[in-house]
Amino acid sequence: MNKRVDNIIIGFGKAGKTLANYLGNKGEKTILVEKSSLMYGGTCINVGCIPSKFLATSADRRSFSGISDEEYYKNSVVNKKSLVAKLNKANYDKVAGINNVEVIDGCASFKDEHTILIKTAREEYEVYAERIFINTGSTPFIPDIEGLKIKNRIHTSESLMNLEEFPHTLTIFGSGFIGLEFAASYAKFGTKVTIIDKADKLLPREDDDVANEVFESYKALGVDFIFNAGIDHVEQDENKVTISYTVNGEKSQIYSDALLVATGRKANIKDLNLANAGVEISERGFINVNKHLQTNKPHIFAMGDVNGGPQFTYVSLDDNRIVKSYLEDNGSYSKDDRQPIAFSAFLHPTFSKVGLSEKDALEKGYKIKVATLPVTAIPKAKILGNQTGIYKAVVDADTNQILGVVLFGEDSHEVINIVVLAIIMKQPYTMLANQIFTHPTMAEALNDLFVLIK
Ligand SMILES: Cc1cc2nc3c(=O)[nH]c(=O)nc-3n(C[C@H](O)[C@H](O)[C@H](O)COP(=O)(O)OP(=O)(O)OC[C@H]3O[C@@H](n4cnc5c(N)ncnc54)[C@H](O)[C@@H]3O)c2cc1C
Ligand SMILES: NC(=O)c1ccc[n+]([C@@H]2O[C@H](COP(=O)([O-])OP(=O)(O)OC[C@H]3O[C@@H](n4cnc5c(N)ncnc54)[C@H](O)[C@@H]3O)[C@@H](O)[C@H]2O)c1
Repeated sequence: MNKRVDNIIIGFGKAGKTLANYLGNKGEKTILVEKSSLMYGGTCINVGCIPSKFLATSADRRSFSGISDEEYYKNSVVNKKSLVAKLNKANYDKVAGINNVEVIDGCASFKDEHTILIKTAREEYEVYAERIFINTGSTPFIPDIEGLKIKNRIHTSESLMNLEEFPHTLTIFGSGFIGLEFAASYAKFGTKVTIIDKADKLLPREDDDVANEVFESYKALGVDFIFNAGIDHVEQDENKVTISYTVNGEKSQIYSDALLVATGRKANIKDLNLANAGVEISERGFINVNKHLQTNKPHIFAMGDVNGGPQFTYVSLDDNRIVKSYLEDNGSYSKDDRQPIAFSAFLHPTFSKVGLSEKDALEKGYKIKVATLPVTAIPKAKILGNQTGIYKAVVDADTNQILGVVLFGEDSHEVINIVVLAIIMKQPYTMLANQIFTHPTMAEALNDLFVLIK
């Protein structure tokens, strides 16, 4: 069977499924190919944001339950699986129900720059498309370490979230966002967590005062850290994983029930045969795109994690806006017009940031004013029962514009969006210093933070 369509979207990520809706409703014949029925809706729904935050929330509520750690954890994983199954089906139904859009279960690869080979469980066939949109996401990067194979007791974030047997001890390779989010969740479930990283300290890109606050918060949660570590080899048997590592020339071993590998994510281009279409990739292995997210082949676009931008669901969603703008009005909205992108990592407590840190601002040559506020000073934090954290603001001393803000504190994932709005509206910091906030809220502390700017 050989077919001809207007568009093929490869991968059921956030950008792809949103774009399918636009293209289909415009009357263009569109195929969306997804290689795994367990991934309708993409990483976020099935193996990323939603399940990890479901487990994090469940872990936060651990102390309200009288059942054992083992039973509580298993129930959380079972409930997570049930939520994911519902969201997966809802995502499929939504996209499969769009006029002119066909969802195909299959793995896509390029035969040439207009022809896609689709391999399903039963057959393999070619489809010719005028335009092709690559939205294949990213997958865990597994370092080349002797014995490090993802199976049984050695996990990626995806397989760990399906493990129903409670790990009493967990070692995590990597103290990035995935490592830290999972460390907090499992520590709250009652697991003894140890994080091993090759870096010499936690969050090396952040200012020291902020990174230290995160470090102390995790220590208080009972998480241990081993920095400057070279991992020599990993072994597993029926009962445990053994990790052999070296720090400053000294060899040691650590044993645990499970190991999570959270050492970054790489572009998911393995099956695509990009070379057949002549599509170029960067040295880091991500697909090169221009400001409209076109590859070096103008009719082939790459959206989401696979194009090497920040790895967040809302960035993938915004990539869809950029491509839609190109198709609709010649690209009046492009990557160059993007607002500042904030992020929230669901650490213990939530870590949210927009713009520059103090050291980044100084490196870029800004004359700056800086203020920090401990979360202990915030009444709402006392009510919430977690006074850990710090708010920090960096302001341009010449213009009074906000250059960057870090909020490490409860509910910061909501509060940071207020700061983003002030930056987009190009308001001076004094607006947040003087805004009338409701009380008692974590947001009202923006008054106290910005009033400290002198
Ligand atoms: C544990 C974890 C927690 C996270 N938490 C957050 C969070 O809280 N907030 C946030 O914003 N982001 C979070 N992220 C990041 C976020 O999930 C990703 O940035 C986002 O999902 C990427 O979406 P995408 O559109 O690039 O593609 P994806 O959603 O990754 O979709 C790509 C799809 O393409 C399919 N595919 C791949 N190759 C082929 C092929 N050859 N043929 C057919 N189909 C193919 C894959 O099966 C997959 O379904 C998290 C990620 C992880 C792993
Ligand atoms: N809340 C969120 O939005 C959220 C949550 C989780 C993940 N994500 C996305 O997923 C991406 C990937 O997260 P991640 O934590 O896997 O990657 P990361 O790049 O943030 O961190 C990887 C860590 O692993 C360490 N590392 C690398 N190789 C190592 C080795 N051989 N031995 C020991 N340590 C090693 C690095 O030093 C680093 O600290 C993030 O950048 C983020 O965009 C987002």
